[in-house]
Order: sequence, then C-alpha cells, then structure tokens
Amino acid sequence: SFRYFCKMAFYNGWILTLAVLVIPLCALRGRSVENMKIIRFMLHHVKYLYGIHIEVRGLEHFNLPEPYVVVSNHQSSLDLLGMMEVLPDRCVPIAKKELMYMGTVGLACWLGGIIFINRKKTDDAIGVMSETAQTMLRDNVRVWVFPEGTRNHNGSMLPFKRGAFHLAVQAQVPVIPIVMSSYRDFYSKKERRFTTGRCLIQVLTPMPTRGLGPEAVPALTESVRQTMLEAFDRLSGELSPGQEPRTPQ
Ligand SMILES: CCCCCCCCCCCCCCC(=O)SCCNC(=O)CCNC(=O)[C@H](O)C(C)(C)COP(=O)(O)OP(=O)(O)OC[C@H]1O[C@@H](n2cnc3c(N)ncnc32)[C@H](O)[C@@H]1OP(=O)(O)O
Ligand SMILES: CCCCCCCC/C=C\CCCCCCCC(=O)OC[C@@H](O)COP(=O)(O)O
Repeated sequence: SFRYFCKMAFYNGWILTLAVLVIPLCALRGRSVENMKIIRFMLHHVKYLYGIHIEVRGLEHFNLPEPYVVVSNHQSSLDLLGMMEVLPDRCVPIAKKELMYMGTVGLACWLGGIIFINRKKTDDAIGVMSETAQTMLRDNVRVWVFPEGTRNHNGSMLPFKRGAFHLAVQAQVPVIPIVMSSYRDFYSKKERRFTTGRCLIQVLTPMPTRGLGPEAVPALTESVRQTMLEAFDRLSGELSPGQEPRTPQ
C-alpha cells in the first residue's frame, strides 16, 4: 500500500512539475493544438520511470489526411502514458472541466487546446461537442474522446455515452477506436498494487460515418464498443494467458 501511494503521489506530483516547464514553452505560441506536441514530448519518458513497456499496433490507421474522432477505453489516469505514446498530431482530448482547475496541469491543458466539457450540464456539454464538430473541419483538428465518460477500474468497459459518435456523424468524419490492454498485471487501485509491466495498444480500423445521420448513432456506438471489447479481451489475454476473460456485456 505504501509503495502504491508513493508511486501515485509521485506520478501526480511529477506531472504537476512537468506542467511548470511546459507552460512557458506553450505560452510562447498561446492556446494552440500544436502545443500538444510539447505536452506529448514532455510526458513521453514517464513510462520509463515506472518500468511500463508499451507496445503499439496498427498505428498506420492514424495516417488519414482528414480529421477523425479517436475513441479509447479509460482505465485510470495512467491512460495518459498510452495516450502520449500514440497521440496523433493536431489531436486534442475532450476532458472534464474539473481538470482545468488542477493547478499547473489545468493551465497546460488549456494551452494545449484541450476541450473542456461540463458533465453536470448535458446541454452545455452537447453544445461544446457541436462547436467541436465545426472546429474539427475548419481547423483540421482531430479529437480524442473517452466514451465511457469516466475511469473504469473494473477490467472491462462501461456502457458508452454517445457524444463521440454524434460528434463524428455531425462532422461526417471517421471514428478510430483504440484499445489499451488491461493493466491488471501491473496496476490495481483496489489492491493498491503498482509494479512494472507491459501494456499493448491496438489502433483499430477506422469506421466511416459518411452518409450517416443521427438515427445511426446508437448502432454505431454499440458496434464500436463491441469491436473494442473483443480487442480488449484479445490483448489482455495475450498478456496473461492464464486469466479468465471478463464477463461478456
Ligand atoms: C506536462 C503536463 C501537462 C499535463 C497535460 C495532461 C493532459 C491530460 C489530457 C487527458 C485528458 C483526459 C480526460 C478524460 C476525461 O475527462 S473523461 C470525462 C469527460 N469526457 C466525456 O464525458 C466524454 C464522453 N461523454 C459523452 O459523450 C456524453 O454523451 C456527453 C456529451 C458528455 C453528455 O453526457 P451526459 O450529460 O451524461 O448525457 P448523455 O450521455 O446521457 O446524453 C444525453 C442525450 O444527448 C445525446 N447526445 C450526446 N452528445 C450529443 C451531441 N453531440 N449531439 C446530439 N446529441 C447528443 C445522447 O445520445 C443522449 O440522447 P439519447 O439517450 O441517445 O437519446
Ligand atoms: C491547486 C490545485 C492543485 C490540484 C492538484 C491536483 C493533483 C493532480 C495533478 C495531476 C494529475 C495528472 C493526471 C492527469 C490527468 C488524467 C486525466 C484523467 O484521468 O481524468 C479523469 C477523467 O477522465 C475522468 O474522471 P473521473 O474518473 O470521472 O473522476
């Protein structure tokens, strides 16, 4: 437990400290998605500090010239390490508004052009997502969404919220699913365990949305989630073959 808390405290503290370095560099340019390159560069080494080996597959799927919406599973704040391993250029996450008030991290996020939504006000959040559809097309920006809407430490995936898929359909851009394998071998919040370990990241085939309307969103959401669940089980099973796959949902 003690080691777990120390490691998590250092993780948060180190990111807060790195943000102090990032802020002046980003401030030279002002608020811009280009600053995500600086943030990505500054966070890239953190996986080495924790002995986490990340293997990425399917990165070529990100090589589309047009904007797209990336959807990813969300296990923990450690997802930041995987995100910074693969984050495409001109891609910004959608984050809960509370992150903006996390001291230096909040300011760094704002300078990186991260899009903040108020999860307590659905209409506001949907309004921001709709504006984002226009921004994506106007400024050629990609967006990264965690469709579960919150962290899920239970080794599976929560039901998906539909905002990311409405966004993709409104902008008529592809959805690119990305799956990070279970952290169970090296990290468990419940068991207060945090050791070294391996993580597999799979970028899946882009799903086109051209020609789809809002009525197609529920089916699109379910089909993407199903594809991601299958990939999650496959990747997690590859890392620990002896373990039972999660209960199908
Ligand atoms: C070096 C140091 C620097 C440090 C830098 C560190 C960088 C860190 C970056 C990492 C950031 C990561 C942060 C991750 C998060 O914060 S995750 C939490 C926030 N993200 C989300 O919540 C995204 C997923 N949520 C959604 O998509 C939701 O749908 C949302 C839009 C937020 C609304 O949620 P909610 O209020 O719960 O309502 P519902 O989901 O129930 O939706 C209500 C109905 O509205 C429909 N809907 C949703 N979106 C739209 C839309 N855009 N247009 C039209 N309609 C929409 C939805 O389908 C529901 O209707 P139905 O039930 O389907 O009829
Ligand atoms: C002066 C204020 C000081 C505040 C100190 C805050 C300490 C935390 C500092 C740094 C944290 C860095 C972590 C990076 C952010 C990772 C993003 C993340 O994982 O957000 C969670 C969000 O997806 C869902 O939130 P919930 O699971 O719904 O909850």
